[in-house]
Amino acid sequence: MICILNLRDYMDVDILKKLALMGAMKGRVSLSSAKLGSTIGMSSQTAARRLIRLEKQGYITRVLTTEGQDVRITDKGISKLKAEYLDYKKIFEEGQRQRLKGRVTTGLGEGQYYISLEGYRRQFVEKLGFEPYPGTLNLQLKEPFAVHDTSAIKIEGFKDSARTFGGGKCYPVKIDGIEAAIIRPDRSSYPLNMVEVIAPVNLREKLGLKDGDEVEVILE
Ligand SMILES: Cc1cc2nc3c(=O)[nH]c(=O)nc-3n(C[C@H](O)[C@H](O)[C@H](O)COP(=O)(O)O)c2cc1C
Ligand SMILES: Nc1ccn([C@@H]2O[C@H](COP(=O)(O)OP(=O)(O)O)[C@@H](O)[C@H]2O)c(=O)n1
Ligand SMILES: [Mg+2]
Repeated sequence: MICILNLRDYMDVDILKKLALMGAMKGRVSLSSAKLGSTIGMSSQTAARRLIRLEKQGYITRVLTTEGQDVRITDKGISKLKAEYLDYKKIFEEGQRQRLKGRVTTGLGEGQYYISLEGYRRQFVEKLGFEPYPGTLNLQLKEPFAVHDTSAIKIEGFKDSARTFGGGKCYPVKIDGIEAAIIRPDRSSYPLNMVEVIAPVNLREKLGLKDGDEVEVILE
C-alpha cells in the first residue's frame, strides 16, 4: 500500500514538473484535449485522470474551455514541487542548509494564547527541547513555505472540556544563532507564504526587530 501511495505521489510531482516547464507556475497554460496525452507524455485518458487528481488535492486549478482546459499550479502545488527541488539540492549540494527570508509581521494576537496552552507547551518542551516564549513571530515569506514533511516534528492535537485543539508540524530552525522552530498549525488560516516561529526568547526584543524587518531563517 505504502509503495502504491508513494508511486502516485511521484507521478503527481512528475506532472507538476511538466506543467511548470510549460509555464503553469506563472500563468494559465492551455492544454488541448486532442494533444493532452502527447503534451504530458502519456495516454490522453491517463493524463486527464491525473489532472483531475491534482486538482482534487489542491495542486492545480483547472478551467474547462471549448478546446480543452486551462491549467495553473497553485501555491500548494508550487510548494510540493519546491520540496522535491530542495531534496535534489540537498543531494547535489551537500552541506547546504535551506535558508528562508521573511519580513516580520504583526498577526492576529492569537499565537500567544495557543502557545501558552499546557497541551502544546508540554510537547514543545519534550520534542523541541525548549520552553517557548508565549507567542509566534510571524514572518511573511517571498515564496510559499516548502519543506518535505519527513523533516517535520509532529505536535498532537488534544481536547479539553470545552473544545478540541488541532495538531501541527514543527521544523527546527536557527535565527541569528538562536534555536527556534517554525510551527505550522494544521488549522491555521494563513497562506503558505506566512510562517510562525517559536523560540525560547522574545525574538523581537532579543534581535531588536520591528514590522517590515527582514530575517533569515536557517533550517536545521
Ligand atoms: C500550536 C498552535 C495550535 C493551533 N491550533 C488551532 C486550532 O486548534 N484551531 C484554530 O482555529 N487555530 C489554531 N491555531 C492557529 C491560530 O488560530 C492562528 O491562526 C495563529 O496561531 C495566529 O497567530 P498570530 O496571532 O501570530 O497571527 C493554532 C496555532 C498554534 C500556534
Ligand atoms: N519567540 C517569539 C514569539 C513571539 N514574538 C512576538 O510576541 C508577540 C506575541 O505573539 P503573537 O503570536 O501572540 O502575536 P502576533 O504574531 O499575532 O502579532 C508578537 O509581537 C510576536 O511577534 C517574538 O518576538 N518572539
Ligand atoms: Mg504570531
